Amino acid sequence: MQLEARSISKRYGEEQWLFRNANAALQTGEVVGLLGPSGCGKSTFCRILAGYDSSTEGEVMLDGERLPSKGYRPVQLIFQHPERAVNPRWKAGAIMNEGWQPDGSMLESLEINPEWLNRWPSELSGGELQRICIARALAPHTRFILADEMTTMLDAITQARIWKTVLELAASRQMGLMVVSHDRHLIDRICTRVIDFRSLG
Ligand SMILES: Nc1ncnc2c1ncn2[C@@H]1O[C@H](COP(=O)(O)OP(=O)(O)OP(=O)(O)O)[C@@H](O)[C@H]1O
Repeated sequence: MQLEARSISKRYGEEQWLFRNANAALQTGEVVGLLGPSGCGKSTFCRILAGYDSSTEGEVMLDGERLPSKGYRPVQLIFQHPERAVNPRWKAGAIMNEGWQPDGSMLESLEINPEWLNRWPSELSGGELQRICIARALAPHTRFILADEMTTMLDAITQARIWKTVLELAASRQMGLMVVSHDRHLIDRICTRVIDFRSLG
């Protein structure tokens, strides 16, 4: 399966173009790093690829078709601010189980304490809530994960464990992964290909 950005351009309102004619293709089974300076538009590009934001020009195609507008999203975005990605009126368990029910071993490998599931998002730390969001995104129908500074808020040891779990699952299910990070060391260690965002246009 292929996720493709076809000549994507974005401009907010009447401001200058943020980027123009960005072309990129990500295959299932690939782990691709996306690098670029702060503010160049990487998060915006990911939101468009996942269907959370619209492009000003161009199209996102999943195996040649438009992204589905209803139902579970096959392209899941995990970004650095989990508190902005959840409904504050839902408890963590309801948030995590929105699309599927991760089993006990998945919770263990993501280091999720089952006690957290009965708490409100405001009663969890940023790193705890982020792991709930990661579990939510790993549903069996997910084909691509866009990880936008996904583990920035976790300590180094937890970060390494979470990446191990996500990478193993991505490999076993042949998901495609796009990793956005300023951590060049992380990108070099886990990615099979690296894209400089500024070279996409
Ligand atoms: N809703 C919005 N309205 C207007 N401008 C926006 C909006 N969202 C983002 N921007 C601007 O678009 C630019 C790109 O933001 P974006 O978050 O995509 O960059 P980024 O490359 O991911 O940055 P970073 O590496 O710092 O996370 C920034 O200058 C930001 O201020």
